[in-house]
Amino acid sequence: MTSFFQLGPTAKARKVPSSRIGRMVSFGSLFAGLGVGTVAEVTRRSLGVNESLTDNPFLTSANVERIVSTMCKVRGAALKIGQLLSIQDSEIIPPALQAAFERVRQSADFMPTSQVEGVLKRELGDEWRSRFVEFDMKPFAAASIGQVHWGKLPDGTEVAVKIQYPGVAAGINSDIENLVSVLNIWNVFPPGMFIDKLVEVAKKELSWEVDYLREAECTKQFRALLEADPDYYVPRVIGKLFFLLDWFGQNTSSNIPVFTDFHVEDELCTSQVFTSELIEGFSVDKAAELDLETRNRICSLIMHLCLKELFVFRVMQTDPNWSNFFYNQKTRQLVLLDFGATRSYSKEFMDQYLEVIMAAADRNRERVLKLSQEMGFLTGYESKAMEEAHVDTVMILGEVFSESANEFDFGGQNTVKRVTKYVPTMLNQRLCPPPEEIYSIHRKISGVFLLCSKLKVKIACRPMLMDIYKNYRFGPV
Ligand SMILES: Nc1ncnc2c1ncn2[C@@H]1O[C@H](COP(=O)(O)OP(=O)(O)OP(=O)(O)O)[C@@H](O)[C@H]1O
Repeated sequence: MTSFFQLGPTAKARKVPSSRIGRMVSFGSLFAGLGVGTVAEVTRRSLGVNESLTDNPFLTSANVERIVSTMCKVRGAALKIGQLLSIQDSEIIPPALQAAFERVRQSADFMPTSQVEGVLKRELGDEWRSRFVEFDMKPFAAASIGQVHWGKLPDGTEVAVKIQYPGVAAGINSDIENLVSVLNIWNVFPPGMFIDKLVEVAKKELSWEVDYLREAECTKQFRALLEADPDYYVPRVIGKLFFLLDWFGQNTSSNIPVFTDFHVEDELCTSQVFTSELIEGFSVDKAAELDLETRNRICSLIMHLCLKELFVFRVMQTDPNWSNFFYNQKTRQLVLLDFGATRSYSKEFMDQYLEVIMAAADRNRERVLKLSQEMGFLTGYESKAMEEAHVDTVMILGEVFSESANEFDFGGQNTVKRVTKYVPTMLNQRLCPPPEEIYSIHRKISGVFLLCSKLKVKIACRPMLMDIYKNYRFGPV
């Protein structure tokens, strides 16, 4: 069990401020502290003394400390935003800020025993302890909005019990708004960051993610979808939930079950406690040292799954955080965790999206342009520069699936960085926002591409896409 211990050495037990006032005080002190820090830095610079981490006077080491410390204190949404941003490339986010978010991720403190006990009593009842033969009160991993404990059930099953920090669900919107306005004041995010859109999407997804019952259902759904495939493993959820809830809302035209109500029989999963079978393996970001064959296998499995989620299941786990993908070297399986940000896509949308990807894979610029207009990426009245930038970025994504790519060398390319080059043009000259679905899709795809390039893999992506395309049925189901 100790091999699972992943909390950073600096993590310490600290009570999470669960009240609204407590959370506002944390942000209030950050605002005040940052203001002072920035003025001091500007002064130091004008005097010719430069100790800053980047060209942005806001990002001094002292300010970064304040951001890290405040985000560790309110955790929850702030930490989640950091995670969503930290998946981006350093071209988009200043390295100093990236490092700050990474530190928040590493050093999330954990709840003291008394607070854990309180949440478990409230969620599982006074007798919660009797459900386990063993339970470790110290967490072995930090989650973005909770912490994860090891336990053993009476039947011997080892489990991971994710316990949500109190107050996170209620404070999520204000936490995000507070953090983003703090960072926006100093223009930390370059225009190409799409921070407003990212925030909008983050809020929606976080409202799903704080509901651990929803996560339990989505995990079960993925377990069922991948059950017959020996390459993947989804842990068993400990809780007999009924598949009846309409969490996916818009999923009317898909063949995925639509849930319309729910009922919980076994309370080891509640809206703030999520219990699943303990999995074995290591998170894929630790795979960089492994041999190329294993790295290729890991990335092929992730890429193939991503395509299947889009075009076969039309349900996708949209958080490409690398710690959500584990690899079990014994079974050679990709183990999947964290279905909190799962969402579905309509058949109609995917019919069109698949055509765009195919057109790009076939290097057909005219068709990419035409389909993009039909899908609402472009209005048809854009400047030539905007049209070109849009088509160029789609074509870059399509390269991975083109015939000439053969085995695409992710280590030798910098797909995400090349796309980023076009972002400012698109942002300045864009006449309409892209379809709402695109934010989660492109976040996931760029997360997968980024992982492939970090692991320097060479994989044949075209056959995966062609196989899906060959079996795809266009039109209503
Ligand atoms: N069933 C499990 N078996 C082993 N470890 C687990 C299990 N579930 C979660 N963990 C550990 O806890 C960590 C956080 O869990 P999870 O990803 O579900 O939380 P989260 O809040 O959704 O976090 P994030 O958004 O950071 O991915 C995982 O990266 C993993 O290390």
